[in-house]
Amino acid sequence: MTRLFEPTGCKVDLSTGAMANATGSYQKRFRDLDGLYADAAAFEAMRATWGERIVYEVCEFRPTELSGDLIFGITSMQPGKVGDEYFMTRGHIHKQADRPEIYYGQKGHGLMLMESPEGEVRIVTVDAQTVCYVPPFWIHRSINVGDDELVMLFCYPADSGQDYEIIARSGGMRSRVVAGDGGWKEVDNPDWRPRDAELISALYGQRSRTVPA
Ligand SMILES: O=P(O)(O)OC[C@H]1O[C@H](O)[C@H](O)[C@@H](O)[C@@H]1O
Ligand SMILES: [Fe+2]
Repeated sequence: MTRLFEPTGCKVDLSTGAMANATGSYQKRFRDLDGLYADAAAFEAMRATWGERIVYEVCEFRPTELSGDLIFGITSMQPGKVGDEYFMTRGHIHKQADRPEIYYGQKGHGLMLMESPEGEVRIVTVDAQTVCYVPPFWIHRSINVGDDELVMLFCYPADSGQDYEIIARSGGMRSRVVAGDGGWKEVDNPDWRPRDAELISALYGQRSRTVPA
């Protein structure tokens, strides 16, 4: 008999963001996130109290990394700000840039900040019971704009991979999300630099879709 991957159920604990039967997890502590935020002085001032604390945690189920398979898991992020900028993930584009992703809000108030290779920006709210579709080719980063922990399920093709350098090379994402009057607001990142035509076409050149007959 062909030995298939064993079907698996993964119970999620919303209070901790832990997922049963996870195959892996990682934590990003405050000190790991140096350089992510606009206000370097505010970051340094928080380092003494926040340095070792976990800002976000990813708990995942990764059956294989073969095309056609899926990786899924839970991201949970603490509430907080560095200066006026909300806590966020590092953000990435998929190494196979044409691979999409789905997020499903479980708890809290989040945003998905997305940027196309040419620098178009989109923001989708990810509250509890909101599904967010990140289409192929969009750089994506999640942001906790609430006062509570943000907990989201994610799911993406197992052969996607992550490229984190794309954001650093452009001087950050084009927009930042900061506290505004009674909520969040999007502001321009003055350090952002457009990607050159060569990089843009290399990204789009990765499209590997087979068109059904
Ligand atoms: O990988 P980061 O940008 O730090 O974000 C943390 C995690 O966010 C989401 O949950 C993605 O699906 C994960 O692939 C990612 O690892
Ligand atoms: Fe992703």
